[in-house]
Amino acid sequence: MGMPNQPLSMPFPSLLRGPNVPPMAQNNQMGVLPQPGPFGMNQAVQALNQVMAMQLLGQQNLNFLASLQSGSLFLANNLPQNINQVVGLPNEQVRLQDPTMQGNQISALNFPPSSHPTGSNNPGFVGSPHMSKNNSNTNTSSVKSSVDVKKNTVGQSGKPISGSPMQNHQNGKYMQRSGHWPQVNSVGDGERNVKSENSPSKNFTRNFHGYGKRESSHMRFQKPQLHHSKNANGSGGPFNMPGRRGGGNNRTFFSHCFKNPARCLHVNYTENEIQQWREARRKNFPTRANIEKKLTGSDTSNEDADSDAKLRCQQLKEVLAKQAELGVEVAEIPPSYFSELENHPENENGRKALHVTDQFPSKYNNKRGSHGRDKWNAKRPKLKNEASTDSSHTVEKREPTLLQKLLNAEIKRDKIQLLQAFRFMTLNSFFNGLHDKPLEFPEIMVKDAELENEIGLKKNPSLNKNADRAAFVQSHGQCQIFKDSEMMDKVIDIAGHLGRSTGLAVVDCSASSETVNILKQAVGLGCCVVLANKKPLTCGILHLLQEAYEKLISNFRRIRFESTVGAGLPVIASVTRVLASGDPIYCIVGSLSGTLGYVMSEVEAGKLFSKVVQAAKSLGFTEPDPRDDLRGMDVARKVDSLYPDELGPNSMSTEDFLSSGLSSVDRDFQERVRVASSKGKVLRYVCMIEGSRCEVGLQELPKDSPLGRLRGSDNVVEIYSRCYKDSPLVIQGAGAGNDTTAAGVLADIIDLQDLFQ
Ligand SMILES: NC(=O)C1=CN([C@@H]2O[C@H](COP(=O)(O)OP(=O)(O)OC[C@H]3O[C@@H](n4cnc5c(N)ncnc54)[C@H](OP(=O)(O)O)[C@@H]3O)[C@@H](O)[C@H]2O)C=CC1
Ligand SMILES: N[C@@H](CC=O)C(=O)O
Repeated sequence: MGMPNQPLSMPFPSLLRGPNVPPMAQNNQMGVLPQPGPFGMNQAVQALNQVMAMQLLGQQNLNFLASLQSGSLFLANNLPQNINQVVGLPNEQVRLQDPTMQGNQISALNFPPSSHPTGSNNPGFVGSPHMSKNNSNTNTSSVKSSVDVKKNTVGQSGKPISGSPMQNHQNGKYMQRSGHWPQVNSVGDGERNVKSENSPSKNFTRNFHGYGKRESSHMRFQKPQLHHSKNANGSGGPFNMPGRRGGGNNRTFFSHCFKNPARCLHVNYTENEIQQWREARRKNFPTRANIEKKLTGSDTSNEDADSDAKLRCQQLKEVLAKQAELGVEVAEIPPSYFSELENHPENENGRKALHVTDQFPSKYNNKRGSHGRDKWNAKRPKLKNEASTDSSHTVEKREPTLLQKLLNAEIKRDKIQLLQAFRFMTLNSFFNGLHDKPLEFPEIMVKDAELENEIGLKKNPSLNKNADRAAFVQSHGQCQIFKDSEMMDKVIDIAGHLGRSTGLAVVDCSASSETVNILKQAVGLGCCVVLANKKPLTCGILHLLQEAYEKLISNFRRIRFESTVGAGLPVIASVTRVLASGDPIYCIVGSLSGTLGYVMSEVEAGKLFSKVVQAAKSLGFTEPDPRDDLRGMDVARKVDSLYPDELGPNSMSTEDFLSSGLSSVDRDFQERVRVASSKGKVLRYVCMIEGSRCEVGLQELPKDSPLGRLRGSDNVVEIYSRCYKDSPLVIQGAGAGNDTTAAGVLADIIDLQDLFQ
């Protein structure tokens, strides 16, 4: 078992350097002491997915907070704070409260931390296979590399890589590239101004792929902005993941959460149920006697069988309902199976027969397409009591089950205690071990009328009138719920269990770099962090919030961010695995923006640029401010912008940009598409990483090239390494959208379980 945070001992030539081994590699060799048993939380809370409100890290803004908890599950719905969600990930149950969480995309291209090298002035950028006309395989995965990767050019970070050849699309031979890349000048804020006689404003396309010169008049606003990702100290490249240094994992409180993530649901049967099942089975078992009875028609058990069938039907429905309630995927049952009961709407319990497909969402019957939906619809299904013009988008608001009603008091109590335990842990930096100073106990904001009991409101005889009661609640708005020593002991006990056996993960699906301050605190407390939001990972590169960024990535082992690139596609995981195996990566080429991919293929089909961008926004592909996508900021910092500065964020709001600004770009864009098309080409927003260089821009590519064939929001990433030299490792698929992003985030949360085994 390797030590955590220990650099891999195998030599990693070129791109993988020093301790900056990405998280998967670290996980693989992580040594975490297994800890005893799961946290024994009240069964009711586990079984009923009770919502638990908690406030972690004060009044912070975060989208969800996942609690990775051994053997239990809890979810937060209505946090009083700005933490949008609390997700509980138990051993066997996983539930995303709102899987259509808002997410966009990511770019590892932004990734090198400030301590990483600058690959400026690299004139010899290795060409893409897509540059080649000859390279027109119809199968992306079988693309032959036209990149003649020279090992000695790889990883010469900070130095020009001279003469990296690329294939000449005219003759299929390798073509020497030279000196087309613009110069990168540092500016104060750490971003790079790209200036060159070969500036992309003049000829980005030629620089990139050796294609014909692009007339800048087609995009009069085109900025000379090839992006060179900033690497400050000249060592390493974009494949050097940050962090993985210091702070070996000496914590002993992690235990085996998620021992078996493959299992998703435990169903416990009562003795009675098992007995019933056995009897029914015995009765119907095809013994000789039973068969003869059936054949001779002397079987008098038809009526029994009917009622058994009904009973089983009913039981099945209950199981399905329970599954739906627990958030697990519900089995698809042919509707005809229930038709019998549907003909008899009232069964013996007086309950209405259920339409399976109406009641239980499953991947088969969930027809919620995202096309044409507005942002709100795209994010979550509507509740029935919300105004809706589309009844197909409604879901039932669940009534509490009988069990929930019966256990209501216990559930509430558990919620309160857990809430207090979490607050207590946060207040006392519990993850860092208790210190000598007296323990602090949190104050709880009372929002729930039933909690009044807890704080003595209902027991106070002097508070008869409503006004008095309101005044009491007001004055006790912050209520000390830790009233007695028994309660305090219990909270400390719970916190201890949580500390030893549980991981808490802060999940950031915002689109703000500001969250880095919160994330820093979270990892400081021993929590984990999962990011769909890429900005906290890029703010350091831009020398913004530098200190918080450094602190965040110094706990790299506890951070996951797969969805920041290609949404749910396993891009970072693949890169990580390739590097971890000692296979040096020479070059990555791809189209990494779902929005721009979608925009390009739609304008190609004759639609207006402005309309397509609006559609991409409503489909959930764009960043909250689509200008982040259009200026390439979502793919890398400082690149080929698709709109002029006058439409920038400092000049107008996102709403104005979408409603009026965008349309002023339509004509230029149409013209550009027309010009490309007249040459049998299409426009694609391409990114290329080699060594320490990251370059991003709009390219004219052959229609039948792998990138040219991309449609919709698909991303494609081709990884060229020593092992994947001629035929790259290709990852392709939807690179934006709520579902795929949510899946990526969830996979990251689950991946963190490795830390707790
Ligand atoms: N959509 C996608 O396909 C993918 C998205 N991502 C990333 O996921 C993130 C969210 O994108 P997306 O869901 O499309 O965007 P949305 O605009 O739909 O959601 C962003 C959410 O974050 C909240 N938010 C923004 N800033 C803050 C802040 N400072 N504090 C608290 N909450 C904040 C917003 O709240 P409010 O509405 O109140 O402002 C909003 O609810 C982005 O970082 C994006 O890059 C990653 C991969 C793919
Ligand atoms: N806006 C991104 C999706 C989220 O990161 C994209 O269009 O690819």
